[in-house]
Amino acid sequence: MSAEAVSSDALAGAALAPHVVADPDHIVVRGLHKTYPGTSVAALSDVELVVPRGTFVSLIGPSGCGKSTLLRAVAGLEGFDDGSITIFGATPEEACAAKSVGLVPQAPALLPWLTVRQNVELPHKVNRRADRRRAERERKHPALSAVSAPGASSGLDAFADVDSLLDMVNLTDAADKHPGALSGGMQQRVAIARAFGLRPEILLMDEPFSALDEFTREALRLQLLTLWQRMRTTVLFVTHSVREAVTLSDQVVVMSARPGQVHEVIDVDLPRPRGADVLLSPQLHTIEDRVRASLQSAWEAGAAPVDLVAG
Ligand SMILES: Nc1ncnc2c1ncn2[C@@H]1O[C@H](COP(=O)(O)OP(=O)(O)OP(=O)(O)O)[C@@H](O)[C@H]1O
Repeated sequence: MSAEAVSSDALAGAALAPHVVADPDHIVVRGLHKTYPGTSVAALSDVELVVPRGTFVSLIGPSGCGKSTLLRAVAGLEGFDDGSITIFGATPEEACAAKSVGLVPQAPALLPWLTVRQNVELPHKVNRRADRRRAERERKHPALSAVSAPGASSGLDAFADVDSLLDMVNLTDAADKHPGALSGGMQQRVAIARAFGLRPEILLMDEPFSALDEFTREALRLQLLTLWQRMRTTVLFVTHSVREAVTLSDQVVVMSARPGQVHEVIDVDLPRPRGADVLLSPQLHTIEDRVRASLQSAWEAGAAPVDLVAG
């Protein structure tokens, strides 16, 4: 999957089902079911989730509980069998078509022949060309304007310009280097700067730090916090790290497996910005313990061995 805003011209079938109420301020997932062909157990079953605009929400749970499937469904990249998803009142397909959805996958997927600066700038250049087509689509489908981020696509504002973005992720000195000359952590920072620079309305991050060592992860968490604090993009973040989920999030969604379901939603009631005082506070450790306990009961709930692939 690409790190750029998900692009799709697929508007076919974008109309909401009559029973779905468009909510302009939330991502709303209702009764989502998904069973992959050839499997006997649902990857997602009756998943309910409400994500308020401008919040940072982490999905955590045992391997195979459907975190990536849910993320891809929200991105409009994965179909589902039943239920509904609305993104600030629009369908995932509409949000994709409006380039309102950004994705940061595990691997940074940079273009090796471009410099760091050119990699971060590239989507803006591409989007400038797409803007005319997008304006035309929005005229035909007014619901799309409701999910377009202010300053989305080519509209760089005061702090979303490339220099500021590179500065926020500490890459100013590497701006003219090529990806091959960067460490894994630096490459992921380029991918994150590029994704935020597009000013998507929502950013979906699928274990973006999983390939990195703990020291680098810690540093990237702090940089992501700084970036998010300024951008306030709505983020759905998949992780296996309790520390990461609690440090970054307003809410941690604990999922259970077999079938994939939301087990518990835990509020992270910690002040922002999250400086050292917050990150070392006993309150943070208390919330981490709550998440760990919830993960344990989620694991026990889905622990029964089941053959996932029929036949
Ligand atoms: N393309 C596919 N075909 C068949 N089954 C699939 C497919 N993709 C995922 N699954 C199954 O769906 C379930 C959910 O997978 P998913 O990747 O969403 O889980 P996850 O929570 O993201 O896992 P992990 O933490 O290991 O990345 C798993 O049982 C997985 O085996």
